[in-house]
Amino acid sequence: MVRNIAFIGAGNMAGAIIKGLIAGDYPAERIRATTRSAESAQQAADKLGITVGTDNAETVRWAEVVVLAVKPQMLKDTCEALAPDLNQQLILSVAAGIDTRALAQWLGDDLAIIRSMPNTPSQVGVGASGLFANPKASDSDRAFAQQVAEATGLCAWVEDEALIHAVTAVSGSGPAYYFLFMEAMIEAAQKLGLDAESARTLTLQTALGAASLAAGVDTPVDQLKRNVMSPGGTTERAIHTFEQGELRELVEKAMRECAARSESLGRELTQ
Ligand SMILES: NC(=O)C1=CN([C@@H]2O[C@H](COP(=O)(O)OP(=O)(O)OC[C@H]3O[C@@H](n4cnc5c(N)ncnc54)[C@H](O)[C@@H]3O)[C@@H](O)[C@H]2O)C=CC1
Ligand SMILES: O=C(O)[C@@H]1CCC=N1
Repeated sequence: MVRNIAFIGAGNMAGAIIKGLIAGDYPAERIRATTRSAESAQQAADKLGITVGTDNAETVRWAEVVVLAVKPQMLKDTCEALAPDLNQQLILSVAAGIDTRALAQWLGDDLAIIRSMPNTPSQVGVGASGLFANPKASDSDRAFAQQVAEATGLCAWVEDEALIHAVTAVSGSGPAYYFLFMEAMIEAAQKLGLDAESARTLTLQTALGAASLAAGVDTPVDQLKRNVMSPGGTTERAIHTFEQGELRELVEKAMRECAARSESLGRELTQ
C-alpha cells in the first residue's frame, strides 16, 4: 500500500523511519518532509534523498498520511497551525507522551490518529515500534501504520493507550540503554589493556552476537546466560558482580523513571 506520506520534522526519528522506508523500496517520490529552516531542509533532502521543504501547509495538503515527528514541546503549536489544512489525512504521531485525545483536540475531532513509538534502529531495518490507534482509524489505516513500522523492523499493537508509556521505556528509549552498556564495556576493555579499536569492535560484535542469538533461537535468555557461565569459571564472577551491584533493580528503576517521564511529559504539555 503506497500513500503520500509527509513527515513534519526531519530530525533523528523521522530520518530513521524515512531511511528504513526507502531501504524497503517505498517510492521516495511519495515521501516528503518539512523542517523549520531552508538550510536544515536542504541538509535533510541531501541526506535522505527526498523532497524536504519548510511549508507545512502545502506539504500536508499533498499528503494522505501526516507523520508528526517534532519534539513533544513543539507539538501543540505545530498541530494547531496544521489543523486548517487537514482534510481527513491519517495522522501518525511518534511523539513521546502526547496522547491521541490531546492530538484530536489540537488537530480536529474526526481524525484517525495512530501513535507509534518507534526507535532509531529503524534506520537499519531492526527497529521495534509499539502502535496504538484511536477508534476513528480504519482497518486500512492500521494496516498502513503497521506497514510503515514493519518496513523498518517489527511492531506490536497495544489496545490500551497507557501502555505506550511502557513501550517507550522498553523499545523507544531502550537503544540508549544498550549504547550506555557498550560505552561502559569499551571503556573497561581499554582499562584492561586492549587498544581502542579492538575494544570497540569486540564489544559491538558481542552485542550483535548476543542479540542475534537471543532472537534466533527459542532458548530463554536466562538459559542463554547460563550457557556462557561455566561453574567456577570466569563469567560467573562477572555476573555475580552485576547481581551484587543490583543491576536488575537498577534496570527496573530506570525503566519506571522513563515511563513516569513519558506520563508527566504528556501531563505538562497537554494542560
Ligand atoms: N530520537 C528517538 O530515539 C525517538 C524519538 N521519538 C519522538 O520523535 C520526535 C522527534 O524526535 P527527534 O527526531 O529525536 O527530534 P529532532 O530534534 O532530531 O527532530 C525534530 C525535527 O523537527 C523539526 N521541527 C520543529 N518544529 C517544526 C515545525 N513546526 N515544522 C516542521 N518541522 C519542525 C526540526 O527542524 C527537526 O528537524 C519526538 O516527539 C520524540 O519524542 C520517538 C521515539 C524515539
Ligand atoms: O528521549 C525521548 O524523549 C525520546 C522518546 C523515546 C526515545 N527518545
